[in-house]
Formats: sequence, structure tokens, C-alpha cells
Amino acid sequence: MKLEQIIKERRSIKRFKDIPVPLDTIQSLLETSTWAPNHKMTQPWRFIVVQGDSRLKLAEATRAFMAGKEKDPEKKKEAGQRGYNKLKDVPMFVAVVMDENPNPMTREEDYAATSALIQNFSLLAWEQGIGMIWETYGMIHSTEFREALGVNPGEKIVGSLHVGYPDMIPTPRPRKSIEQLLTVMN
Ligand SMILES: Cc1cc2nc3c(=O)[nH]c(=O)nc-3n(C[C@H](O)[C@H](O)[C@H](O)COP(=O)(O)O)c2cc1C
Repeated sequence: MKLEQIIKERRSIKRFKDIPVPLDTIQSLLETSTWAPNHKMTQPWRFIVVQGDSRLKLAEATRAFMAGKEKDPEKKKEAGQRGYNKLKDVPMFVAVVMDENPNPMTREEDYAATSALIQNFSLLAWEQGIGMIWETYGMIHSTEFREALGVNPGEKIVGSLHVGYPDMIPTPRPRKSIEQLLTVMN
């Protein structure tokens, strides 16, 4: 596949086949992804892969987080179960974690570099038939989720990537035309 085709055909995937993703493939794709541009070469990232039974830890953390947002006991249970169900069948999670640099400008540049890394990863995976969705749902900021992943104070979860072999590839949402977006200054 040409790069142009990979960029255009990649989609965010929410439904996955019940097939595990090989860890060595993911490790190799992450290694390649780290060749992202990075001002001052801070390399602020690390990765936490969650597979097998450990996935249920994240599902349980999500149950606790979602339940905690409701007051009514019945709604609590339902919200918790919805949260649990959203995560329980995800074949693999890759949490991309970034050091939060005390300098705000470096922190912003680090976030940009980490985002470039995630896009690298997503495109490389797509080339191998592996799909993902970059999730920034509320619980990535919660104590429950952070503790379940072993994320330290001073670290930001930039994305919880749900990774697996696509079961359904959604129709793309249209992009603005380049004519709308481009200003040329001669
Ligand atoms: C920083 C970032 C955070 C995202 N967080 C979520 C999310 O929490 N939930 C979700 O459904 N999609 C999330 N997405 C995926 C977007 O919804 C998706 O990229 C967009 O709808 C375009 O679809 P496509 O990726 O298939 O082209 C996120 C994307 C980015 C870049």
C-alpha cells in the first residue's frame, strides 16, 4: 500500500475481531513510531500495553469511574456496567504516556511530538491490517484508571489506544476541501 492510501483509508476502529494482537508486532511498530519529530529530543513518551486478563483491570477501573459519576444507586450500577462493557472486549490497550515537562512551551511541543508518534503508530499498524482508535475518554484522568495502569504523578495519558483487527471499518467522514483550507502567499 502506498503511504497516501494508508493515510486516506485508515479509520478509527471501534469494533474488533476476537483475535489477539501479537505483542512482538506491536513492540516493533512502537519502536518505528518513536522516529517521530521531537523538538529538543526530549523523547517524553512511554507505552503501557495491556492484554489478556489485565484488560479486565481497566474495565473494572472504568466501572468504578463511571459509577462514581452517578448519585442514584440504580443508575450507578447501569453506568458502571456500560463502562465495563465498553472496555472488556477490546483485544489490546496501548496507553501512550508522556512526561509533563514543567516548562509549558516544552510541554506543548512534547504533546505535538507524542501526537505525531501516535499517528506514526496508527499508520504503521493499518499497513499491517491492525486497527485502532485513539481514545481520550474522561477516565484517562481518573485516579482509578491511572492507578490501574501504573501511571505516575507528572505523567499524562495522551491516549488510550484500543488496538485490534478491525471487525467493521466505518465510512469515512468527509474532510474540508483543500481549496477551503489553503492560502498561498506569493
Ligand atoms: C486526540 C484525539 C482524541 C480522540 N478521542 C476519541 C474519543 O475519546 N472517542 C472517540 O470515539 N474517538 C476519539 N478520537 C477519534 C476521532 O473521533 C476520529 O479520528 C474522527 O472521528 C475521524 O475519524 P477517522 O479517524 O476514522 O478518520 C480521537 C481522536 C484524536 C486525534
